Amino acid sequence: MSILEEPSQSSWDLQAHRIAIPAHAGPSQFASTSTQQQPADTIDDEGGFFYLSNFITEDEERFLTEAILSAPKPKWKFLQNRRLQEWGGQMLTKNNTLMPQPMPDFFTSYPDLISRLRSTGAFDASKHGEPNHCLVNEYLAGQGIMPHEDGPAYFPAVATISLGSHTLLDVYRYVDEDLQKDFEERMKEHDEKAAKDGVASSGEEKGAQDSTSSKIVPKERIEGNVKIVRGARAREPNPVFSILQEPRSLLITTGRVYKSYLHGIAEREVDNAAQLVQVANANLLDDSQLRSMVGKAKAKLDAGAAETQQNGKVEEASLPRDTRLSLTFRDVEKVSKGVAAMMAYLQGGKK
Ligand SMILES: O=C(O)CCC(=O)C(=O)O
Ligand SMILES: [Fe+2]
Repeated sequence: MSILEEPSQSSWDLQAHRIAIPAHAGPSQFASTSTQQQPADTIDDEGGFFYLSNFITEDEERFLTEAILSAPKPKWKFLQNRRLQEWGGQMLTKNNTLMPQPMPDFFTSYPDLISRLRSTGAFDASKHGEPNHCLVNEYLAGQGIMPHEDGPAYFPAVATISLGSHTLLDVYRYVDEDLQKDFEERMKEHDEKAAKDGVASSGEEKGAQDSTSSKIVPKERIEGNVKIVRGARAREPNPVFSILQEPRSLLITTGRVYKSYLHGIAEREVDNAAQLVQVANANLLDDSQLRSMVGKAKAKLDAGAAETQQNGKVEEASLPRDTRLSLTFRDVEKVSKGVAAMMAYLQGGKK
């Protein structure tokens, strides 16, 4: 049944790999608008999260890891808390355009990841019908990525292959629409009043003023434990669910859910029961030990905290993270065909 047994499989039944979004975690109606460059109705597909374990073999995992780690040093970009590589070309964030370069053999030939990804059908409706860009992130144990939404440069389909270690991708929702609207409303009143009084609205108002007792509305404000920032949509503080990604697995996110949620990876070295109860894809995991660990964590939660405390000793699940490489494939819609792209192409490898 798996791709390992049928590598020439020409299409996938993605629906069989759909992650059921927990009932309490439905997408907020307040989906992305501020960052949207295309009208929401061009994405007619509700989409979803799809989890495919063992998308690649252990040999392929080793081969890819070796190929990535032996890339020339300048290929790495160092961020504050992780490093990354870009393949398929460089993204110009200013105009969301890809300066293309050919994909490396280790994505097109062995393993033939691009055609395998094409065969999932996730990119059928995208401009090029397959991914043309891959971001490789390396996370050491304890490293992560802040909750975020991927930008508008990409067709709403993301395919991430994990190498080396499991991780939990935490999924967050935006805050309630009314809360944000109320805040924006008061911001507007504040601006109008400031303009009338001839006081320039400065960026120095950041702070913890109590907006109900002060006439000055700060640029950001805490509601409960939700931080609302002017001009940005606020998110709920805790993930609504998490997706456990095993090594060699593929996670696909498509359609409207791509824009309805944020995602991030907490900076944790070990995942324990408190986090594992949040896992929404336990039924799709390959590793039976992992499945049972998640199952036990959930059963414990169902049994109630009081009962578990009675036992005195709580048997804690503990799943240490190791170094993980993630390969995030996307289709960048705008690809430069100009002289600059040619230069980037010619200089490929010398960056
Ligand atoms: O490493 C991952 O699995 C997620 C990466 C990610 O969210 C991103 O690069 O936008
Ligand atoms: Fe992302």
